[in-house]
Amino acid sequence: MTTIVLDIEGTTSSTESVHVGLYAYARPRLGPYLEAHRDDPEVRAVLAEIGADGAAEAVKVLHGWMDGDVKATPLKTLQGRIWAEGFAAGELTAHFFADVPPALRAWHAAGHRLAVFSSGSVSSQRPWFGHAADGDLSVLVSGWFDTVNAGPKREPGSYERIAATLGDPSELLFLSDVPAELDAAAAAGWRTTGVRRPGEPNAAVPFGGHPIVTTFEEIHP
Ligand SMILES: CSCCC(=O)C(=O)COP(=O)(O)O
Ligand SMILES: [Mg+2]
Repeated sequence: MTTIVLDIEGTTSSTESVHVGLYAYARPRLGPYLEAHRDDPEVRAVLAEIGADGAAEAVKVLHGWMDGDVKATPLKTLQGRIWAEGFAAGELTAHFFADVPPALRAWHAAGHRLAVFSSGSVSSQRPWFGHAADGDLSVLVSGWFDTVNAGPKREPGSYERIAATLGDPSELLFLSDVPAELDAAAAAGWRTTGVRRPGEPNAAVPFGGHPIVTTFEEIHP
């Protein structure tokens, strides 16, 4: 049995769906959200982590991170909370490449375990998988990891922490569109496969010695 650990943006789902769909939804809501939740301990902690002087300055920092697609944990925490509300209100939909839902269902049915490791917070991962166009994929997933509970995606230590939960690293297969993430997973003893999807930002980058696929149909765990 293999545990297949999934990156989201560029791997299960298009970068456009995250940036145009989710980022555009969060952007105008960050300021009002900070104002409305100014007494919430997690929001206060996020503001302290950003180190900005007040909500307006924090929003400038957050928008700058979004412009550069910086996967900063305070941003991901706030985005995740806003997106979770958007999904609950029926205002957001998730995108998965067409090959993904059938592959996840087949792997799960064959007895493989599925987990997610994304820079997007767990609070956004769950509704994203829960709102696939053809049904709830979250029921197939038994492990959810982000930069808070595992750590940065380009550091081997994060994959070691995940393996401490999921088990033998040689039975963990990480799928990602980012070579540096695959390098970190391999350094922690994981199996890896690079996902090079035509039209995605990393479609032409070198993947070093990692096996490469263009769709999940080519993966046989
Ligand atoms: C639905 S999860 C939100 C996606 C996101 O915010 C993100 O940064 C995805 O990055 P990934 O690590 O999955 O490439
Ligand atoms: Mg990615």
